[in-house]
Amino acid sequence: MSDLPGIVITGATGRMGQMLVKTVVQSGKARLVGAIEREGSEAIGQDIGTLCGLGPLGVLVESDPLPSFARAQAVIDFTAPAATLEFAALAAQARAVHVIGTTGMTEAEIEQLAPAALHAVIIRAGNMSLGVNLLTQLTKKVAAALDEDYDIEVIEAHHNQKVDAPSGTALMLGEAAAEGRGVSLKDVSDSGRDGITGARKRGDIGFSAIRGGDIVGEHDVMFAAMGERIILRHIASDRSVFARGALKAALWGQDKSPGQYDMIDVLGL
Ligand SMILES: NC(=O)C1=CN([C@@H]2O[C@H](COP(=O)(O)OP(=O)(O)OC[C@H]3O[C@@H](n4cnc5c(N)ncnc54)[C@H](OP(=O)(O)O)[C@@H]3O)[C@@H](O)[C@H]2O)C=CC1
Ligand SMILES: O=C(O)C1=N[C@H](C(=O)O)C[C@H](O)C1
Repeated sequence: MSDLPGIVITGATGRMGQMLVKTVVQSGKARLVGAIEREGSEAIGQDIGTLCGLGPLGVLVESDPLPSFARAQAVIDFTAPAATLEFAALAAQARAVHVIGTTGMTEAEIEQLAPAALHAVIIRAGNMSLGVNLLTQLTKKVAAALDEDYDIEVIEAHHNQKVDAPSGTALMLGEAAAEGRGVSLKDVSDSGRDGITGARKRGDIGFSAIRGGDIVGEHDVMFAAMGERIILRHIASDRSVFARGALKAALWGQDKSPGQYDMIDVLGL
C-alpha cells in the first residue's frame, strides 16, 4: 500500500467536492480514501469516481464519517457550517488534519472549533486560492497607506446557488482592510444597504454582493476618494484554484502541531 497521505472528502458530490476528488486523484501526492455525503443522499453506496466522471475508483460514498476519518490523514471539508462543526469533532477524534473551506460560519460557530483544535490541526480559510490570499496582503498594505478620505468598498459576485453573503472571501478582504487601518471590522462594517440609508459614514468598510448564473467568484476591493479610485481585483474562473489550495493545506498540515491555521500560514505569505 502507498504511503501517500489518505484524504477523505466531505460533501463529495457538491460543486467543490467533485473538484476536490479530481484534484486529489490526479495529484499523485495523496490517496483518496473516503467520500462522505449526508444520510439519505442518492450518492450513498455509489463509486465517487464514477459520479465525478473519472471512472470507478473503488471508493464508495458513505454517510458515516468516523470509519473513513479513522483511515485518513486529512479531511477536506467544503460543506455547510453545522456539518463542519460535526466533522471537526470527528476529525479531531481521528487525529486527522481538518481543512475547512466552508463559509458562512458565525463567530459563535468558529469559537466551537477550539476544542477540536486542541487535538488536531485545523486549517480554515474563506478562500484557499493563492491569488486571494496574496490580495489580502496587498489590501492590508494599501489600507495602511491611505487615510479615511479613501472609502473602502468590497464588491463580490458569485453563482446563483451561493447561500451566504458577504462571501467568506469578502470578509477576509474586509478584515485585511480593517487591520491595515488599525480598526476592528465589526465596528465599521456596512453590508446590506437598502432604502434611505443616509450618507456613507466616514471610515466604514462597505460590502455589496451580486448573485447570478455560474460566476465562480469575483472580488474587488475599491478605495474611492475625490478624483480617483484604486481597485484591487481577483477573478476565479475555475474552482480548481480552491481545490489545489486545499490539497496543499492538507499536505502542509501533516507535520504541524494541533492548533488553528489559515492559508497565510500554509503559503508562508
Ligand atoms: N474556502 C474556499 O476556497 C471556498 C469555499 N467554498 C465554500 O464551500 C462550501 C460548499 O460550496 P459548494 O461546493 O459550492 O456547495 P454545494 O452545495 O455544491 O456542496 C456542498 C456539499 O456538502 C454536502 N453537505 C451539506 N451538509 C452535509 C452533511 N451534514 N453531511 C454530509 N454532506 C453535507 C451537500 O449535500 P446536500 O446537497 O445534500 O446538502 C453538498 O453535496 C460553501 O460554504 C462555499 O462558500 C466554495 C468554494 C471555495
Ligand atoms: O460559494 C462559493 O462558490 C465560493 N465561496 C467562497 C467564498 O464565500 O468566498 C470562495 C469562492 O469565492 C467561491
